[in-house]
Amino acid sequence: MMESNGYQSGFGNEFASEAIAGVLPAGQNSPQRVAHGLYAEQLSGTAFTAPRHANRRSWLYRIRPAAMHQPFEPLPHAGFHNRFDEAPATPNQLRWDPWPLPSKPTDFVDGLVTIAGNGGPAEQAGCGIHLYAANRSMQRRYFYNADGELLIVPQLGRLHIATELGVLELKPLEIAVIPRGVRFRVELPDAEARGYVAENFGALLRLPDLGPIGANSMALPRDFLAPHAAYEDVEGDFELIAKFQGALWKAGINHSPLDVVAWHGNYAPYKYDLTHFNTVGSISVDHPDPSIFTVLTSPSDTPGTANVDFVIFPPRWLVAERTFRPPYFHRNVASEFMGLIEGVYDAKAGGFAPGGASLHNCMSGHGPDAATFEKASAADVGKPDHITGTMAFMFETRKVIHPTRQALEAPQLQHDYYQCWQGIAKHFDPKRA
Ligand SMILES: O=C(O)Cc1cc(O)ccc1O
Ligand SMILES: [Fe+2]
Repeated sequence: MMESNGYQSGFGNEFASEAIAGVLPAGQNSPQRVAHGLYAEQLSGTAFTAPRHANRRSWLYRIRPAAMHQPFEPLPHAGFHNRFDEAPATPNQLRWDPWPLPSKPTDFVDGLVTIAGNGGPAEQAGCGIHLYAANRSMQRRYFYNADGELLIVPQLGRLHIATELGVLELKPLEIAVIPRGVRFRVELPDAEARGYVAENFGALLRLPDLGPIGANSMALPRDFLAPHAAYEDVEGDFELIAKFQGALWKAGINHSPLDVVAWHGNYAPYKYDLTHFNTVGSISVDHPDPSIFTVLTSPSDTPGTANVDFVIFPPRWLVAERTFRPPYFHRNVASEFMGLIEGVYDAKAGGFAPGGASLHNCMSGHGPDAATFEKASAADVGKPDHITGTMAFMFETRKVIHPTRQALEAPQLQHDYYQCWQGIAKHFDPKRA
């Protein structure tokens, strides 16, 4: 397996990693006695009988089986849930200022707040859209999500994510995916951390097909990095938190569940550096549809119609001639939730700040604000334009995205967002060329 700075490289590869050499059994998965008195355990991320190309599972060789913990009991959490029916979904364009950083000690799980979503874990379709804002490491507690995989998009501060399968170090402009079921603890190397999370209830995220683009470009499989095995052999008084059917549960556990000494398989956490994205765009006329910026996609049962796409708007050259270069005015059958990691988004002159968010639901008209339209209409498109220092992204879903009550009632909601299009001038003149 190719190594890359302490990670194993490749998207969905059959990885193999040992923190102690010789633990992985040869020629079988479940020997009568595993080396060093470890337990063998399978973690299945797809149905046992999923077609081979889509089948994902890993074998874990661990100090104690995952079954060993006290009974779960409900753990109340006011902000993090999957109640997407609390408020009517709105056709209004919505935008939020950045979420505030916490003033009280708050870890990654405490600091999750659900902004919007669709579908749910019972349906096994749709996604939850959450923000996190934290100022301390998870202490003596571990978390797993039985409802879906978590796509984590840091906007501020680094995350040290210790998982059953090893450690992912993450910083803004990188993303991580923690598979459904994988137990982990988030530590904060910096004083504060903030970012976005998509909780995918549907088919596992995968690389999009490339079609006529060919065998390369967009996100390259070898840029996806999985951790090496790393284990904790620690006993004590710990808490295991599960997210199960939209709610949190907690159980006592007398040891660290991050006790996997070796593992092999293709179901593992991974990270990806968004600055590696090989952006493809127009070198003739007109702004292409943003599907060319898709990093990962969760397909639905309808070909070409994603459950959720993760799309980025990275730095790039704009060279298209005799054309309006920024994102066009449009209405979309899909629904678009956007966030901004850094810089300025090229469709908006102001109001969309790093750490903020916007939501444009099915068929709601949107596009450049008035200032952006006027500037781009008068721009010299005979020369290239370099878009730098920016990274916006979109969670685009086939189902309407329902904002939660707490998102609609938050002081961050910009009640005047619609105003950014009210200054659009009427230029129509039948006599004008
Ligand atoms: O609405 C948005 O800003 C996202 C978007 C960007 C783009 O370049 C084309 C279409 C689209 O929905
Ligand atoms: Fe859009």
